[in-house]
Amino acid sequence: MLDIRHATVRRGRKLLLDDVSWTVGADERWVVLGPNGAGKTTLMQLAAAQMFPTSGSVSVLDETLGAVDVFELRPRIGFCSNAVAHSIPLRETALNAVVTAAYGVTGRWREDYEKLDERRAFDLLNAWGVGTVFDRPFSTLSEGERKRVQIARALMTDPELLLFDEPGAGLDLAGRESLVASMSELVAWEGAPTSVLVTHHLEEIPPGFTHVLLLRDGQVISAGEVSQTLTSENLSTTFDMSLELVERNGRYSAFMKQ
Ligand SMILES: Nc1ncnc2c1ncn2[C@@H]1O[C@H](COP(=O)(O)OP(=O)(O)OP(=O)(O)O)[C@@H](O)[C@H]1O
Repeated sequence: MLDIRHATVRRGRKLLLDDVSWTVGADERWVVLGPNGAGKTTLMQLAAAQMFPTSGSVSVLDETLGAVDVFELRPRIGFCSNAVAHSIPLRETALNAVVTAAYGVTGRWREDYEKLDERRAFDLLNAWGVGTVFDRPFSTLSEGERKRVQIARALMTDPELLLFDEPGAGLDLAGRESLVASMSELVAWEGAPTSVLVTHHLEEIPPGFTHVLLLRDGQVISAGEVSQTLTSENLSTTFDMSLELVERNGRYSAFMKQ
């Protein structure tokens, strides 16, 4: 689903990603963990075909960036990120924030949407518990409601690859727990798209995610199955602090070693 080889992203003198190689298989659900500025969002922009690497190669859904029309590729990728949310016009309704994904845009203009598209958008809002706010401007929604609308939007085109960039950011405890449960349910479904979740917080890893990529300073510290990769030692290296990993019923947390 994703095959990144020796990818480097450079802006001026800053190296945002430094020789990153990463392969994601169809049945895998990945968590990307790393401190602020590690390069997680940059990596998601490559995976979402929103950015090209400075060097190296990126293949998404068997298409190589640079050799494919990204406008045809992007609808096959569900991308839930702050950047997408910020581009939704202030007065656009929650329903339109979702339905416009069918056209790869964020604001409704003169496109003619099929009733079927609107029905699907409405059903997705309902499925994610925000059906009642369908006619409210996106900008007036609470952070938790916005996150759920964004996920509904990411699912609108029935994508083959789903990318969530910090969907739990800004949520209160109950909001986070309920989002984690919903995401766990989503990836447990047999026909679920391949999913990648970016987070800073181990508590936000939904049960059912199978692999972890740890990123620091634009470099991969470790990548592989959760059971082998998510360790106190790897976390300590990634976050540059002596950390102890705690696991309970498929959920994770970490604390500074006393
Ligand atoms: N256009 C740019 N020019 C220079 N530096 C940039 C540019 N875009 C991003 N950066 C820097 O690249 C680094 C990686 O950014 P990125 O947003 O990918 O990190 P992140 O891991 O998602 O961080 P966070 O967890 O804080 O969201 C950061 O230090 C950021 O300041």
